[in-house]
Amino acid sequence: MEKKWKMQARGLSFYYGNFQALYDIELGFRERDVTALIGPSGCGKSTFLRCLNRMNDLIPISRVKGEVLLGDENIYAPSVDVVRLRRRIGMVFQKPNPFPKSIFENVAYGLRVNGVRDKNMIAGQVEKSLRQAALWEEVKDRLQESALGMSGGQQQRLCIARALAVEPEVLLMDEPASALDPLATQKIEELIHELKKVYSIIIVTHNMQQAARVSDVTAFFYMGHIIETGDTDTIFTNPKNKQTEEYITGRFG
Ligand SMILES: Nc1ncnc2c1ncn2[C@@H]1O[C@H](COP(=O)(O)OP(=O)(O)OP(=O)(O)O)[C@@H](O)[C@H]1O
Repeated sequence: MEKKWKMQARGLSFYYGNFQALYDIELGFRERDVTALIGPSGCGKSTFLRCLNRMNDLIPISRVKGEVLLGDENIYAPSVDVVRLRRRIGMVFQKPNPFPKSIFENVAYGLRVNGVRDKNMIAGQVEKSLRQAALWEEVKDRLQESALGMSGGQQQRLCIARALAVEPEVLLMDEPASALDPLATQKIEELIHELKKVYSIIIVTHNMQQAARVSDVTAFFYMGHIIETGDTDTIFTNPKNKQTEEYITGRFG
C-alpha cells in the first residue's frame, strides 16, 4: 500500500533579515519514511529542518513564505498552537543536551510540562520511551542518577527518549550522531531503523554513508535550493544532476 504524505513543504522560502536562506522549497515526507537532507555547509539544511516545527520563530529577524502541511493543516496558520505543534514534531539536536536533572526527570519533563500528574502514567511512559530509545536496560537501575553522568551516546539516546515521551508523529534530527564515536553512531542508526516503523524521521547529516544507510529518500540542498530529491538508492547510484553526483562522490562540499 502506498504510504501517505505526513508533511509537505510547499513553496517554502525563508529569510534571515535581507538574506534569503531557502528558495521555494517543495518537499514531501511520507509516513514511516526516513528522509535525509544532505548538502554542503551553509546550504540551508538546518534552517529548513527548523522550519518544520517552527523553531525559527525564535529568531526575531526571520521571515517565512509558503506553507508546511502536517497532514492537511498548514503549521504556519495563525490559529496553530506552537507548543502543541512541537509536541507533534519532536526534535533532537547535534549535541546531546540533557537537562541537569535525573535520567527519569529528563524523560518525564515533556509530560509534566504538558500537565500530566498521574505518577503511574508518567513512570509507564518513561519506561516505554527509554525502551524505544534502546536505553532501558542500561539505565533501569540508575533512573534517579544525574543524566550528566552518562556517556555522550547514552545522553543522545536519552534526548531521543525525551522527544518520544510526548508521543510525537514526526522526529527531526539535526546531525544526531556527529558528536558521537563510531559505536554510539551505530546505535543511533540502529535506533532510527526501529523508530521508522512508527515515525516519520527527517535527518540532516554530513555523513554520506550514514545517509545511504539510514534513509529511504534523500534531498540534496545547494545554496538554499533543492537540486535533486528521490529514492536514496537512486540518488546514490544514479543521480540525475551533476552537482548531486559531485557532492556525493566527495568532489566538493
Ligand atoms: N541565525 C541566523 N542568522 C543569520 N543567518 C543565519 C542564521 N542561521 C543560519 N544563517 C545562514 O543561513 C544559511 C544556511 O544556514 P544553515 O545553518 O541552515 O545551513 P546548513 O546547511 O545546515 O549548514 P551546516 O551543514 O554547516 O550546519 C547560511 O548562509 C548561514 O550563514
